[in-house]
Amino acid sequence: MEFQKRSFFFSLLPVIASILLFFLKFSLKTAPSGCSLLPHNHYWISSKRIVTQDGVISGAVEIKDGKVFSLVKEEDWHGYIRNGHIVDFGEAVVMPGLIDVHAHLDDPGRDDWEGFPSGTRAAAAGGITTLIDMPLNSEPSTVSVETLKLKMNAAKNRIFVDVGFWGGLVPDNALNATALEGFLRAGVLGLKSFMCPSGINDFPMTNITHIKEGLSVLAKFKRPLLVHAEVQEDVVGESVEDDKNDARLYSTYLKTRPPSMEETAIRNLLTVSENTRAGGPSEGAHLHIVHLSDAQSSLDLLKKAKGRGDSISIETCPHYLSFSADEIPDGDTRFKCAPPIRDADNKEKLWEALTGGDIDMLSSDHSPSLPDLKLLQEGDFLKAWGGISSLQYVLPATWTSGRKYGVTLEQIASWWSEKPAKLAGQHLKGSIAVGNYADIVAWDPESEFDLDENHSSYIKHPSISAYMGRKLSGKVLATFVRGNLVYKEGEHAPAACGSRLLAQ
Ligand SMILES: NC(=O)N[C@H]1NC(=O)NC1=O
Ligand SMILES: [Zn+2]
Ligand SMILES: [Zn+2]
Repeated sequence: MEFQKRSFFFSLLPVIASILLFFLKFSLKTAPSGCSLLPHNHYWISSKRIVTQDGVISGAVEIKDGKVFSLVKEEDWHGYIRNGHIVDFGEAVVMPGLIDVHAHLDDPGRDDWEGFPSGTRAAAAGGITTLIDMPLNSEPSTVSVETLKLKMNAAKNRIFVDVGFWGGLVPDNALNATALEGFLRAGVLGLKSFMCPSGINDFPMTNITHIKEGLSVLAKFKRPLLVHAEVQEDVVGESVEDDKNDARLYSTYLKTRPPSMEETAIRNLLTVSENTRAGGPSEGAHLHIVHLSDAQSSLDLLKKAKGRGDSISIETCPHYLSFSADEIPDGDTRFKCAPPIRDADNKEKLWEALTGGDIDMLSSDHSPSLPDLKLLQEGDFLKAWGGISSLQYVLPATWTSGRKYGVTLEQIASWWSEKPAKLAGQHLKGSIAVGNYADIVAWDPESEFDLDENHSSYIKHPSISAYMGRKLSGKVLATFVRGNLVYKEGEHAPAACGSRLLAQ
């Protein structure tokens, strides 16, 4: 009897095993690790419009173990893909994920302004797969090995896309080569400094001697110095501030930061940027001008310096390309930033410089604050926090204005991925190419949407964004970071599996 029972049990074993196996397989397929909304490690992304370094192709990208394994043109891929999993985006554009080299996520210390979780969720929803966090607006600022450790800890298991860190070049460390070298060895991707007050107490401005010394240390590491290039010149700001009635006018604010502030800063910078030329004392270092607004004298000077061989690159931001001073409503401090948004003619010139290749790349300069600091009730342009909130919207913002200028998909990929990857030293990012990380955005350039309170925004304070209330074209459908589907049509992967990027 006992024997019979046992043999009956053993005869059932294969059945039990196969049922268990079925459930195991099923649960593996339906419950991903949490890093990805897709339960595959090896799959294909197909589309009629894949932006590659050899132009836009129709075909498929093979993804394996988080990297691009192959690129197959449509005419070849039917025979090539037998029974793999295919994510088909049809006519939508498949492009390298955006790399935002200029974002303030304010974490640790001011995560009520933004924070790593909200900022990187917003990035994922906006097609940004990597962002490089600015050293200021967090508390403390990232200016030393110790403060970099605080950043690393704050980002641990809290980021949905990859995040790297710029370090601050400030008077405290600028003339201390040992401190700077230690900081760079700890992994900051480069340094950032201000030539005017930054608005943040523990991030004082640098003078040209600090910058020169910083460049000489950076040269050894072949990393860039990013500079906020504005200097305060005279008393214009103060005299305007006395006129309380005018503080609600954008033109009043504009007078406090004329193009000459950028021009003078750039003139000063060019006295030391010549050191970065081949054969110069700081060869290997690189000077990157952040958020250029003045498309006239400042740009002309930079063009000349580039022409004579200085290692210089220039970024501007979608807000300088989307808005002009004359259309900013009285009291609407959502538009306050530094340098300021200038007139319509300047905007045209910025587009010309960007499409002509004189401006190298784009960044968000996402610089939010608590909504109260924007003083939206008073509408005081002189006292409100300066900074545009835009992180999630930069791709549609660039496309919405850019399409009027005949911008191509390849240009978007160059400005938002390829050039930024180079600046940040990310050699396996910036293009959909075999061996690179599978950092990819799929988006529909033809799809329009109203950016209003019904739109799913993930930045912490959407109400202070200058883009709120606009109609934009270019809807992000899906975002992949290292092969993980981190965002798809309103849904994020449950786990925060972004990597913290340290320079080696
Ligand atoms: N501190 C800070 O983020 N400042 C930024 N805001 C802005 O409008 N320009 C900047 O440099
Ligand atoms: Zn700045
Ligand atoms: Zn900034």
